[in-house]
Amino acid sequence: MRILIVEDEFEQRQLISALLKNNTEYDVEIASSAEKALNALNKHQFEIILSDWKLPGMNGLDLLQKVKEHYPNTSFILMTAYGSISHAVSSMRAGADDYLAKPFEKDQLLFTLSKVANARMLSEENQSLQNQLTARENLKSIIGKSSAMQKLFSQIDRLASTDVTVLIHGESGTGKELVAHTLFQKSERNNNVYLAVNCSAIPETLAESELFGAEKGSYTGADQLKIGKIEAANNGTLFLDEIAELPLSIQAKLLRFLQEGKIMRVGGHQEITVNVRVIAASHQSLNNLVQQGLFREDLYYRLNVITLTVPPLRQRLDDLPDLINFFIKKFSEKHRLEKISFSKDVYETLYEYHWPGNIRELANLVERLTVMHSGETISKSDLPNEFSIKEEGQIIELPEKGIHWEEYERSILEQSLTRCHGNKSKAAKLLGLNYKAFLYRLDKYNIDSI
Ligand SMILES: Nc1ncnc2c1ncn2[C@@H]1O[C@H](COP(=O)(O)OP(=O)(O)OP(=O)(O)O)[C@@H](O)[C@H]1O
Repeated sequence: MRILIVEDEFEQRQLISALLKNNTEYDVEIASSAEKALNALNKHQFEIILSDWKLPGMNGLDLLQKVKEHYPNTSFILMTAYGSISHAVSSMRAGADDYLAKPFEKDQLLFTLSKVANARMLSEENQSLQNQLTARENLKSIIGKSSAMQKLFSQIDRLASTDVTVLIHGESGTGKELVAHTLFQKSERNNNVYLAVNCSAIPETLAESELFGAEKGSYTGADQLKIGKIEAANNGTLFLDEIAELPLSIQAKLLRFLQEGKIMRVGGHQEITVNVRVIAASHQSLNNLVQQGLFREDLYYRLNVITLTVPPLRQRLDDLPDLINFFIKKFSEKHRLEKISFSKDVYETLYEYHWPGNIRELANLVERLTVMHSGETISKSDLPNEFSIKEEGQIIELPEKGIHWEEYERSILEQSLTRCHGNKSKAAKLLGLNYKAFLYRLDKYNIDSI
């Protein structure tokens, strides 16, 4: 266990290190001020900090607050002068794990350290059991009897024990984040941190400091050290959702981190070595973006070592009944309402629908219906407008929020094939296209057959 002793008085430092010297459990490092301690924390991970209250510059309580903010997993023991009980009280209130009144005997020091070390071990064990339970719960909640999902699950099983970078591709709402989390939970890193970052939600100007961190004073407003997401995920797993949205300038830095395992904070002068497994996801084709010069080719190849494809809901309609039952149960429990049920024609409508928003759209629909029609049997007229089947020949109305044309065209082509059980000439007729024009479009979207 790594221990950092923060003590400004030379003799005291020597004394404490001497007391711990013969104890092989502890690997001791020393800092003579809180500022130096923070520097050391930047470079290495410590399990326990043993700090004096009275220090030149920042005092022990200030250091404790910084540690709680930036290194919440590090335990903290404060040493106070005998009689300054108020210091001990305020340090415990600020989150210290224990305190030692000076002067103390060797036994007292060892006892306090082992108490804190044991508490850490218990909480780690607890966390690990908790993770296993959540893992089991979550695994149960990934629905997927369809052959497309079964194939995906066996790929996940094969990849889970490796540290390989994985790229998850799939339309919006198909469950990419759930797949990433399952990979994490099945991996050997499942006792460590899992951090998810949505790259499309970070403003371009902040992307670098969000991911790589920033030294204090490195830019206007950086009034304290900022630990980036990559560093915070050290020894764990980082999920980079919507990776295509990452600005090109940051893509170069990400590539360097993936290749060398090193990062540099904004305004920093020293590289920090990190050990992070990366899982990335995108609903857009990174290959297409590379062709358009919007995504770095080298980063694409680095990320694309293994690609998992999560199929859209319309290609795994076999899962629809299980998913519906799962969400009916989930939302009736969440809102403490009676379960709804669906009439036969509602099922038929849901089977024919093209599900542009995939599982998320289905979950939202079931939640809305549960809240509005608790305990009832849902009929077709209870479904929102987008589910009403258009009259023959009617022009489909463009929704207010617009559509993604290519996704729409692909979906129509796939639906026509599904409806005609894979018969291409019938499917072409259904869309009012000649056979050649239909084949041309299948080829354009790389659709083989259904
Ligand atoms: N197979 C599944 N079984 C049960 N729930 C699922 C399944 N797949 C997805 N969900 C649920 O659907 C919702 C959307 O899933 P998720 O956020 O993982 O999709 P996504 O592909 O990451 O979406 P986006 O591209 O928009 O980030 C979540 O609430 C998730 O729990």
